[in-house]
This record gives sequence, structure tokens and C-alpha cells, in this order.
Amino acid sequence: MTAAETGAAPLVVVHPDPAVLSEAAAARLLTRLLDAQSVRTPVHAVLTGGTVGIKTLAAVAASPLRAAVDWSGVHLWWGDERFLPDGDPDRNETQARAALVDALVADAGLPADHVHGMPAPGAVVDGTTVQTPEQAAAAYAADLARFAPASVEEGVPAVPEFDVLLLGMGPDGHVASLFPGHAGLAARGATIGVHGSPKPPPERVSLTFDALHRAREVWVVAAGAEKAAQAAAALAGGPVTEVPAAGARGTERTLWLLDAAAAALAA
Ligand SMILES: O=C1O[C@H](COP(=O)(O)O)[C@@H](O)[C@H](O)[C@H]1O
Repeated sequence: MTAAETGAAPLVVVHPDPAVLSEAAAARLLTRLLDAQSVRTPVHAVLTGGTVGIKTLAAVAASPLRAAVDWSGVHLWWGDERFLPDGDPDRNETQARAALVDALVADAGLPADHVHGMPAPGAVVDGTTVQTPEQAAAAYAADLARFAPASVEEGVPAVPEFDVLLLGMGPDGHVASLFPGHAGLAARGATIGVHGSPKPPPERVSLTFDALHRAREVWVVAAGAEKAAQAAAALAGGPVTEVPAAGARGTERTLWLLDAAAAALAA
């Protein structure tokens, strides 16, 4: 089975513009966390970088509904990270912290140790200094494994069954840091170190498709005419080697949340 045939077929929701898209995605994310908390705790959410991803977090921060979530029972993860020093403004974590995460820790009861950022260069993890994307990826895989179900099938990576996993999509069709033509598209295990990213910075850390596919719900959020061709190609089924977003699938639901410009070429 190919990545594009794994999991739930995509459902597309189109919003008129990026502002409404971000507000709607934020409302949907809060509702998803609430619904998940009604059946289990803790719940696990995977955040994304990118334009709409960060705007969505800012909309969560501004929403009165965020008080309805029990943040003490939420774990936050990232789908990918730029391998840059801690606090660098181009890190997805830095942007997410500024938009939402730091405020949740400061005043909404989100425990600081529930914020699972991908290790930056120079971070010390279990006594070892992280110097390469591969070392960061291995450390992140170990953290993910702490929250995996007690038993997983052979070949399935030890990661939580994420309740919701957000992904932005680049104009080249990349999701997380899984880029067209890169060997990482076929990587096994939970995480990979990435070199030679066509979008700066060149070094990154990413979840693999195997890990993304452990999410109950995968949501691709994208806006703008420059995303339209790859959105249409992904929704038409790939191939994943050329359009990685085609492989973004959740076990229970795959949602594409687009603005009208990004959806313009989709059938
Ligand atoms: O580099 C990245 O880019 C994508 C998409 O970003 P956008 O600004 O074109 O929306 C993002 O999803 C990914 O997390 C990030 O590392």
C-alpha cells in the first residue's frame, strides 16, 4: 500500500480567505481537543509551522473557547522543525510559542513538560549534546516512544496515537519536512534528520510518513494561489514522491482546510 492509499480519504473544506480559514481551523482545533478529552486523557496534538499554521495558533490564543479545554491534559508536539538554535525566530517552535504556547503555559495550566519541542543544536538530552539533525531526530523519537501505546504492530513506529496532527503545505507540495524527491519520503521509524532542504534552512528534523499515519486525524491547512496546483495534485492522489502532501492521511479522518485560492484547481 502506498502512502497515498493509507488511512482515511481526504475531505476538503473551503473557506473564503486566509483569515476565515485560520479562525475556522482554530475553532475546529479547540473543538477537536474538547471532544477527544471527553473520551480519553491525555490527548496529543501535533503543531505545524508555516503561514496558516501559525495564524491558526494565534486565533486559538484569541478565542474565548480556549478556556474550555483542560490544557493540563494536553501534550503538544511538532511535525517538523528547522534545525536552528533554540529561540531562533525561524524555528517553528519559537513562532508557535510566541503565537500561543507560552501563554498556555503561563496562564492556562499547560504543563511546561507537555511542550515537546524538537531538540535544537546544542541542546543536552540525557547527558548528550545534540549536534546533528539525526541526533535530534533520535532524541525526539525516544520522547515520542514514552507516550506510545503499550503494544504496536511490527513495523509501526512507537509514537502516540495523535488526536490531531496539523500540517502546512509548501508550494512544492511538501508537508512537515518531507520534500519532493527526498529519500526521507521512504524512511521508516518515527523521525528523520533532513539535509539539503530546498526551502531554507537546509537542515531540519521531521516526523516520517509512518509516524504521521499514526494520527487519528490529519489536517492539511493551506492558503494562496501558489498552493493550488499541488493541492489539486495531492487530492488527485499523488504520486507522493512528487507531491508529498498526497501521503498525509489520518487513520480516522483526513481533512484539507483550504482557502478559495488554494482550492481553485481541485476537482
Ligand atoms: O518550512 C515549512 O514550511 C511548511 C509550509 O509553510 P508555508 O509558509 O508555505 O505555509 C510548513 O508546513 C512546515 O512546518 C515548515 O517547516
